[in-house]
Formats: sequence, structure tokens, C-alpha cells
Amino acid sequence: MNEDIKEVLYSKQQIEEVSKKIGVQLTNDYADKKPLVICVLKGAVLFMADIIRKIDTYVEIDFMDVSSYGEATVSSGEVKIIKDLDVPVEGRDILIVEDIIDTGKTLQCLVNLLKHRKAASVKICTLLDKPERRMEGIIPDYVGFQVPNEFVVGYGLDYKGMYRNLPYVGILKSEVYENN
Ligand SMILES: O=P(O)(O)OC[C@H]1O[C@H](OP(=O)(O)OP(=O)(O)O)[C@H](O)[C@@H]1O
Ligand code: HPA
Ligand SMILES: [Mg+2]
Repeated sequence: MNEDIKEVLYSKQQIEEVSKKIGVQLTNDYADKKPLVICVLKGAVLFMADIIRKIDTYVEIDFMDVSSYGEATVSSGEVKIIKDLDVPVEGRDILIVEDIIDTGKTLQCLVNLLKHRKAASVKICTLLDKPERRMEGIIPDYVGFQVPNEFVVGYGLDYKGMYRNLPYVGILKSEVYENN
């Protein structure tokens, strides 16, 4: 699996440090709020587990499964809701946790939905931001790292369902997806 990686961008230790730093900010920003923290499945699972353990105040968690990539390396542009939230969001302060913001289509759709359902506030926390490819006006509130315009995998991010379990974020060799 490691031989498919062209370059390691962020190590486990760098990710640990950045989630600690964001955790301190979130603890301050949500000190008197009891937010509902939403994990966008499946990619955000690892970062979500890190982040919530670094927020030192009351939080509730829930999960949503949306998908726009399927087996591709480019967004289909169509965002499908595969699993909706279990709890109502009306009046809640929402923190969405993502692994990556690429075109922004997934989050644009989610933010619109949560606002339509009358959330009190909606903020975004993402491990990775790839601003070069943005097609929507989504600006995350908390960002781990900005990544170059490359297809990255690891730490939750996949290609065809694989590589999510890599303990780091790396650039996938292009021959892996060009030959598939
Ligand atoms: O900004 P965008 O261009 O919309 O891309 C970002 C989204 O794409 C990926 O999810 P994917 O649909 O691949 O589902 P997964 O998390 O299950 O891999 C990623 O986890 C984000 O949710
Ligand atoms: O660079 C990426 N890697 C994996 N999944 C993704 N979904 C959007 N961008 C990416
Ligand atoms: Mg994916």
C-alpha cells in the first residue's frame, strides 16, 4: 500500500499537533454552546475521532453519509444523501467535520440543508483544504492544512475505498488511477 504513495504530505504527528491546536480553538469558541458535531462519512471518521477528544466541553455527535465521488477521482457534481442525521438540528449550533474540501459541492449542499432545517449556526472544520479546485463559495472556519491540487489519500481519504487506513496523508501516484 505504501508503495502507491508518491509523497507523504502530513505525518501522523503533524496531524496530531494540528488537531490539538484546533481543539483548543473549538473549546474556547463552543465553551457555552453544546454543539452538535456532524461527521461526514466516511472520510471524516478518523479526524472526527481525534477532534472530539480534543474539545474540552459538552458536545453531541451525529453522522451523515453523503457521496459525490463514488469510485472516481473527480466529483460527479451530484451529492447523494445516503444516511441522514438521527437528531433534529433546529436551533442547534452545528460543527461539520470533514476530511477534505475540494470543489466544495458536498459542503455547499450540506450547509444549505442544515440552514433550511433552521440550525442556529453552521461552522466547518476540515483536516484538508484544496482551495485551487473550489467551485462553490465555501470557506472553512477551522483548517488543518492546505493541500496542493493533487489527489491525496490516507487518514480517512480513499481511492476506490482503499487507503483510508494509512496513518498519514499522501499524494497517490497517478499511475495507480490511470491504470485502473
Ligand atoms: O469538496 P468536494 O469536491 O465535494 O469533495 C469533498 C468530499 O469528497 C469526499 O467524499 P466522498 O464523496 O468521496 O465520500 P467518502 O468520504 O465516503 O470517501 C470527501 O470526504 C468530502 O466529503
Ligand atoms: O484528493 C482527494 N482524495 C480523496 N478523496 C477526495 N475527495 C475529494 N478530493 C479528494
Ligand atoms: Mg471518497
